[in-house]
Amino acid sequence: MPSHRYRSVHDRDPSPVPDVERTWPSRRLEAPPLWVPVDLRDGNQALAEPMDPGRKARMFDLFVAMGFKEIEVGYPSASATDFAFVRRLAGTGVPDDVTPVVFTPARRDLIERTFASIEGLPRAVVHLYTATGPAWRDVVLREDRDGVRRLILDGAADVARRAGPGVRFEFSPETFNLTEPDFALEVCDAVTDLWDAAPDRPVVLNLPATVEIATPNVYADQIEYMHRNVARRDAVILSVHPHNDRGTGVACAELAMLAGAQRVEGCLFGNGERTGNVDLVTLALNLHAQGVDPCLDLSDIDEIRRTVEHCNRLPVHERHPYGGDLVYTAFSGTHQDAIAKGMAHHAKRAADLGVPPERAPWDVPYLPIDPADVGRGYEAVIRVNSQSGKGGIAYLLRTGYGLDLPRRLQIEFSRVVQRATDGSGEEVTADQLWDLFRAEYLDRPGPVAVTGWRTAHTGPARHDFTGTVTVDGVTGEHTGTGNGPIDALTGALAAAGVRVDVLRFAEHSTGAAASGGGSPAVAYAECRVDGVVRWGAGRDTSVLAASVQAVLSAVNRAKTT
Ligand SMILES: CC(=O)SCCNC(=O)CCNC(=O)[C@H](O)C(C)(C)COP(=O)(O)OP(=O)(O)OC[C@H]1O[C@@H](n2cnc3c(N)ncnc32)[C@H](O)[C@@H]1OP(=O)(O)O
Ligand SMILES: CC(C)C(=O)C(=O)O
Repeated sequence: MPSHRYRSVHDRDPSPVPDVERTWPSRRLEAPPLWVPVDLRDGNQALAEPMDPGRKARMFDLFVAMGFKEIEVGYPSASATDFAFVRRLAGTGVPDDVTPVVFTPARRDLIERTFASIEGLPRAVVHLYTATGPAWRDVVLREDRDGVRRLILDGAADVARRAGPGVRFEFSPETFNLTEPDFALEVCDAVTDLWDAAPDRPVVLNLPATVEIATPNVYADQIEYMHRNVARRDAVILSVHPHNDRGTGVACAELAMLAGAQRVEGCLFGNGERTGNVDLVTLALNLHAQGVDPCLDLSDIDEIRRTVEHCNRLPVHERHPYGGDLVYTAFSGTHQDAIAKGMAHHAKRAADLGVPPERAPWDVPYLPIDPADVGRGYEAVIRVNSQSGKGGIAYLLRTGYGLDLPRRLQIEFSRVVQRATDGSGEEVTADQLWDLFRAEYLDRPGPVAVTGWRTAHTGPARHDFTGTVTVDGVTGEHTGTGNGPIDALTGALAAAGVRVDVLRFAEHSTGAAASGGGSPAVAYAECRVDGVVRWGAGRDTSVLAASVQAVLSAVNRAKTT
């Protein structure tokens, strides 16, 4: 790799890395920032097919429903669609607690157009931007520092001149993270001075990592430098706008909040230029997972995702934090085992505390948040394939079919499942597991059958079992006696020539989880049959019938596998 072509941000001249006595590493996040979705502007400008008015409106409505209070609605001077959308908002009105933000470069004609778009809106933020980094100054704008400062201040003056009541101001030194700290400070202070920022009419200073070029600690230092040194600090809302070129946009935003940022601009699920803007969903749910209310409604994440996918015409990846299809799913055996145990422990703890499970403290291994918090069910938390173990298989049969397999049966059945999945290499659903279980244990044909049976309680701890027993095609009526009906059944089988020891036995009701009418019981029996040990299972509305079937299932499996 020709890595020698690139320089560490620390070696750049001029350097964008400030000298700051940092305090952010020892802080913690305790409150959400002011969130500002920029999907309708920064996200939109990164789409092959920018949103039409219908998709824009749908996304705006989603933001309002989620509880965003400041929403960047477009770049009105960029296109007729963006302009028309802002006019439409001015016509229909926006909720009283929502402020639209419009974006403009520092060019008089485009500023004029921007103000024309917001006429009639009771509130708006006009967001002015100009790049300040050395390469942009030299190559793109072809101005020195003074020239760029002049460009910015001319634009800021145009904005101030046009602004009526209800208009607040935002300034972004685009490429802030590449700009010399003293120059960033100089232009920001000049702008807040020109706009006469005051605590009752604060100015947003938005400090973008336009192209992410350094580890997140560098960005945090840059933000802390501004936080500590910017003039009129109490009249400034310090905002960040991280992109994600290095894949650390979320980390940059979080460290920047520790360093003094009060406001975060980003996009839902991280759409945006190149590798995207910082993902607001991840940021908000990261706070939630640390016990901090993000003050956004993310309780139906799939609906949010569907809307975002529809508006952007881009899919959200299956592994996307919090919102991807697979992010609450474990395929691997030991994870499944831990989740199954954790879920059982969670249910018990909720019961002990006397609260519903969704209100009990969450501590389930491998699931950083309760999927129910974002409207996900528990069906998908465990999915079974060749990487899975007994725990996951047992979990699916328990949650899907009410079966509570004894541990040793779980081990035995998981081998059956492994054989099936190793053969196909494919996932096995709960329904397919149930079919496998039925075929292996419940509907198992074999050489031994007992029909027309009856039991009698003939004395204290004494039971008789009588039935027509068929073994390898030979049929006869046999009776056995024992201390219970199952013990008596083994006596009848012995009389027919089949020696059976019941080693372990368990039974339970399947409750409402079972399909069909009634509430069938399931019985499990581990038996030694002529020296071969196998499990069997039976299912019937009668506990005794289920028990007899379980023993016969073990017998037939022992004789055929
Ligand atoms: C980091 C960001 O996301 S910034 C936002 C980027 N978003 C967009 O560009 C989407 C919308 N943009 C557009 O529709 C168009 O670019 C317009 C309407 C704004 C301008 O269009 P045009 O006049 O055709 O200019 P063009 O698109 O080529 O932009 C380049 C010009 O803008 C200048 N420019 C760039 N940024 C700024 C700025 N913040 N303020 C003033 N001028 C700027 C460049 O120096 C260049 O000027 P030059 O032609 O004299 O060399
Ligand atoms: C100008 C700002 C807000 C921006 O979009 C960026 O730098 O990415």
